[in-house]
Amino acid sequence: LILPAPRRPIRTRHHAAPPLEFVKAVGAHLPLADDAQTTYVHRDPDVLILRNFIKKEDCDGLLAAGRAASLEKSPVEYAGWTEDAAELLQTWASGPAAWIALAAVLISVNIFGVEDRIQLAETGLGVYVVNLGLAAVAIFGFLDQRKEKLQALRTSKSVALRGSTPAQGEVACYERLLELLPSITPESCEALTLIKYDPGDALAPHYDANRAADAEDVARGGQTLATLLVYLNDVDDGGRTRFNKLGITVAPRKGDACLFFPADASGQFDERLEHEGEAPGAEKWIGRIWVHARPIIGETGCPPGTLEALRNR
Ligand SMILES: O=C(O)CCC(=O)C(=O)O
Ligand SMILES: [Fe+2]
Repeated sequence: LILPAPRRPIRTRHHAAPPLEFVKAVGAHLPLADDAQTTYVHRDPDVLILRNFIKKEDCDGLLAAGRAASLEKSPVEYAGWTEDAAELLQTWASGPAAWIALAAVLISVNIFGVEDRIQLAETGLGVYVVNLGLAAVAIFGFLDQRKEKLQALRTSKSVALRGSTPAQGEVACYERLLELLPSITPESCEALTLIKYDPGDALAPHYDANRAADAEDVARGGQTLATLLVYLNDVDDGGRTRFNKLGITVAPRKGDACLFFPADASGQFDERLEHEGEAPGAEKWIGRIWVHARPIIGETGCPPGTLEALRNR
């Protein structure tokens, strides 16, 4: 997945602009200086901590917006359900369904003495089709149950900022992100989502990318190529973002951000980026922006007022 060229001149505040060949794809390694502002906690795949990503007063602005909003239980998407459904149906179609149809034909011949080939073919086909239909109903019921179970993996509450006027700190998050990744456009960024963990709330290990993004995430702009987590308050006890397969954790520090790439530059799901939000001992707030492969056509995108503010800056 090669992203469109930057629409606006590259402007930088804290970091030198990476050379163009590095920014053609968002998942390419960012040749950013590993300095006091930017720490690579892991390279290939890259996971970065961006110190003082936004100002403390911008964190407070976002916290105020979160406290004023009505938060709802964070949604959990069942990524890859189309692949699971196709796989289960295929297994059933090529195995049990075929054997049951064959058994029906054999019973017709041996027990009911049917000899007419057309009648036997009709029996076999009929049993096969009905069987497959019933299996499809059962499979979708099973997937529905699985989806409900997935929701139990996340106990945080959240709200996506979709107001016509940006909240204080909202534009700053996008601005900083666009400076770091000049190859992305704000149109391919999701609305900034504020997430609150009460003590004990957690988010179980998961992936932000989707193996079946082309089928399931069309309205969301396709594959999730980058995740930005902005920590809005200091959490001294727990609440870390943990990357189990990479063996690293990032502790929430007010104003810092964590940036990583759930899929590679070609849009391939990268299972090494599995991560979780550990339960904090005290309240934890983050702001999250997901960057997608293409402009978002659904409602989940960066809201018009914020896009306007970004264009006019
Ligand atoms: O809260 C965290 O540290 C992780 C959040 C996260 O992974 C997500 O919202 O997808
Ligand atoms: Fe995540």
